[in-house]
Amino acid sequence: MFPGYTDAYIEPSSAQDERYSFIAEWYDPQAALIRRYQFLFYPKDSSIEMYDIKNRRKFLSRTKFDTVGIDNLYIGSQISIYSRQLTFVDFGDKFTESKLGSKKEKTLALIKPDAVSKLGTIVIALRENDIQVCKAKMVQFSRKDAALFYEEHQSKPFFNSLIDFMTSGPVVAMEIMGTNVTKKWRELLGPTSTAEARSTAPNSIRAMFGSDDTRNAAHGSDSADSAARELEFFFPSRARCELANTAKFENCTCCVIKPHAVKAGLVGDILTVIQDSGFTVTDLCMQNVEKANAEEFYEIYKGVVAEYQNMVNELCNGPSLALEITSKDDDTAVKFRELCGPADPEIARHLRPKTLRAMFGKDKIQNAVHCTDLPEDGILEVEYFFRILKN
Ligand SMILES: Nc1ncnc2c1ncn2[C@@H]1O[C@H](COP(=O)(O)OP(=O)(O)OP(=O)(O)O)[C@@H](O)[C@H]1O
Repeated sequence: MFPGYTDAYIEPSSAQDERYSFIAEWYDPQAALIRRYQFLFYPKDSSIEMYDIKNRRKFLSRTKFDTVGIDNLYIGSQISIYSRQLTFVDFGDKFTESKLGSKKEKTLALIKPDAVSKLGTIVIALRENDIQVCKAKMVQFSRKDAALFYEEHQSKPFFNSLIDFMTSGPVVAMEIMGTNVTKKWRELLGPTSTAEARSTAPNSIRAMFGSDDTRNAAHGSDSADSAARELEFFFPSRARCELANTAKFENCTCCVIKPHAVKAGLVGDILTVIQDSGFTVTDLCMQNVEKANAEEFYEIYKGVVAEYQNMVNELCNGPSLALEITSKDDDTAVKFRELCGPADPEIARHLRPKTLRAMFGKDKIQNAVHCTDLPEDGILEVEYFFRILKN
C-alpha cells in the first residue's frame, strides 16, 4: 500500500459507485521526475478519475474512458491516458486489493522452438480460457541461458538433449495472467510426455504440438515461487544483460498489431492468419509505445497523411505487438502488404475480404495492423522496434 495513503484521503465523486483505486506512476520527461497519482476506475460507466498525490489536488475529473477496462486493472499494468504512459505500482485501497489482488495471478508461458510456428493457435487457446497476455518477447537461448533456466535438471540423463532442443531455435516467453493461471496453464499444456498427453489429454497443447518426451511444445511454471523466478528471468525488473534478440534484419518487413486489436483479444487470430499464410514471425515484442516514439515511427506520414495525429494516438493507446516478418520469397514486404490489404477496412471488406484489415479492422485508424509501406523501409522499421525500442 502507498505509504501515508488512506481510503479517507480522497472522497469518491459519487459515494454509491463501486470504484477501484490504484497508485499510478508517470515519468514526466520534461521535469525528469516520476509523478504519482491516485487512479480511480468506476466499472459502472467505465470512467476514470485522477488525483496528483504530491500536490494533493485533482488532476482529472471523472471522465468516461472506453480504452480502460477491468482487464487493465492489475499491478504492473501500463495504460495510456492522454498520451501519458501510466504504470500501476500498487493498490490504492484495501477494497481494491481484496477484490482484485488474489484474482490476478501471473505465470510464465514459454513456447518452445517446436511450437513457435503454432503461436497464434496457442494465443487463441489462452483467450478462450480467459487468460490475458501481459508481456511477450521472442528470444534465442544460448547454451548458457538454457542451462541456467533448467539448472534443476543438470544431473538428469536427458539434460544435454534438452539443452540441444531449447537452443535449436527461438522461444517465445509470455507473462500471462488470470484466475489460478499457473494451474490452468499447466492443465492446458497436458502431461510432460507427448505420448502420455496424446492418450490422456488429446486436446492439450503438448498432445497437439509436441513430438516426444523432450520436444513437448511449451513450458509452464510449476508454482507461484517458480513463476516469480522464471518471469524475472525473461522480464527482469532491473536492466541486465539481455537474452539474445532473434530479429534477422534481412528480407523482412515490420508488422505492428495495434492496441485496439490487442485489447479486443485478436492477437491469436491475427498471428494464425499470418503464420498460416506462409510467413514466419522471426521476432516479436509486446510494448507500450511512448508518444514521442510513435511520432518518430510515423514521421514519414507527417504532413502527408491527414490521419497522422490519430495514427500516433492509436499507436500509443495501450500495448501493441511488434513483429518482424520474414518468408521464403525474396519480396516479403510486398507479399505481406497484400495480406494486410487496403488501409481502410471498409474498402478492404469490399475488395479483399480475406485480408487482415478486412477481417480485423474497424476503421482507417483502428485498422488492426500497421505494415511497412515501401520494401526498402522494412529493415529500418524492424530496426526501430527491435534495435532501438526493445532494448
Ligand atoms: N524423461 C524425460 N525424457 C526426456 N526429456 C524430458 C524428460 N522429462 C522431462 N524432460 C524435458 O525436460 C523438461 C523439464 O522437465 P520437468 O520435469 O520440469 O517437466 P515439466 O514441468 O512438465 O515441463 P516444463 O518444466 O518444461 O514445463 C520437460 O518439459 C521436457 O522437455
